[in-house]
Amino acid sequence: MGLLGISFIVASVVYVLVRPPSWLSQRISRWPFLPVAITDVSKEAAIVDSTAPSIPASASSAVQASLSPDSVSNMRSSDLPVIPPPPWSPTNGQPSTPATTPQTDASKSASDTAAMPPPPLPTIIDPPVVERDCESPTTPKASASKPLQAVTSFSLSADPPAPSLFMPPPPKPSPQQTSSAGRVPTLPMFPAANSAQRARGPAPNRAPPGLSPGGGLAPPPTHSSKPQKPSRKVTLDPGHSPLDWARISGPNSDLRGVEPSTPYLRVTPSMLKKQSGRRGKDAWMALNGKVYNVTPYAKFHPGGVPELMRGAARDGTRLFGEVHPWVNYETMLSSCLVGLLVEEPEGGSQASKMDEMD
Ligand code: HEM
Repeated sequence: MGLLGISFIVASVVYVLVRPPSWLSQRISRWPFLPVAITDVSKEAAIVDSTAPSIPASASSAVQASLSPDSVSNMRSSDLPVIPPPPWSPTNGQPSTPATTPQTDASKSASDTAAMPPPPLPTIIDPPVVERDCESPTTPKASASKPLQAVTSFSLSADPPAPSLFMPPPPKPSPQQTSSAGRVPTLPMFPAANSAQRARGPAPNRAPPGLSPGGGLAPPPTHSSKPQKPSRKVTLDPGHSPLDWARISGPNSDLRGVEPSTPYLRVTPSMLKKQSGRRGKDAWMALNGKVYNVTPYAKFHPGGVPELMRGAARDGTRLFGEVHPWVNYETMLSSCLVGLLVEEPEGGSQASKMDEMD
């Protein structure tokens, strides 16, 4: 244990002597009994390279003594030595460290250069070319490779391009080909001229070519459309429009022309024949077995009163159907319904004949 303590003290002393702190070196430099003051620079030079020529201790101590704080404080600016900047100094023009003199600086540089030669320049080694087929445990790195085939280049110069390895350009068309290329290509006829489609003739719903400007796509003529006829509608008096008739012939109105208490009549043909609209009597019309009093509707009939009276005092079913079978007469004449058309009784016709004789 004691030996360890002694060795630690010896090591500390040796360290202080080898690397004395700045305050200690200054004090040591002022000691008169020390012939040689060890400076940091000389020490470092000695440590770096013992074979390098060392600076004389006396000169170093003289320089150090001349630059001690006390001596520096007593000196004037003219007394200070002029220190040129070193040629290799990166801070050219900047004041250098005042702890060195030109002699010590030059010697230090020489000793440093001798002690530590400049490191060798790094050599650039090309990365190994990774083969595609090799099985590497790591991810293969991409590497630049020379193209196997020449890459075509385009230039605007008039010089003809270099021959390429790719497909040669197509040959220039001959004058004959040029003249035929200008024509519009023709497609084969469809259907073929000798096909069964053409043998059957044009489609039945297509007009023959030339008759229809739309290319034969016009719809075929149909027989269900209403034939074009000149309109026979008349100008109705004011207040006699279809809407006016709808308003006055509502479900609660009674336009039969008989007593309201009268039930629906059984109208025989002889009875119907007497209701012609003349002699002060209403005009009755039989339509599909029902007898209507059409006198109230006459001035509302779009075809006019005379046209309507063509079916008065008779069965007008066929006539009505010939003119306008689409008209909903049952709804329009519901308030005008008198009764049902029935056949003549057996003795009724003879009685009526006797009445005529009277
Ligand atoms: C049976 C005797 C009748 C004859 C001869 C007759 C005749 C006509 C005629 C010629 C027209 C004009 C058609 C046109 O050119 O547009 C017409 C229109 C009309 N008739 Fe009659 N008519 C008769 C009975 C009736 C009856 C009983 C009603 C109804 C209750 C009626 C209701 C109409 C209507 C609503 C129109 C207008 C049709 C439309 O706008 O398309 N007709 N009629």
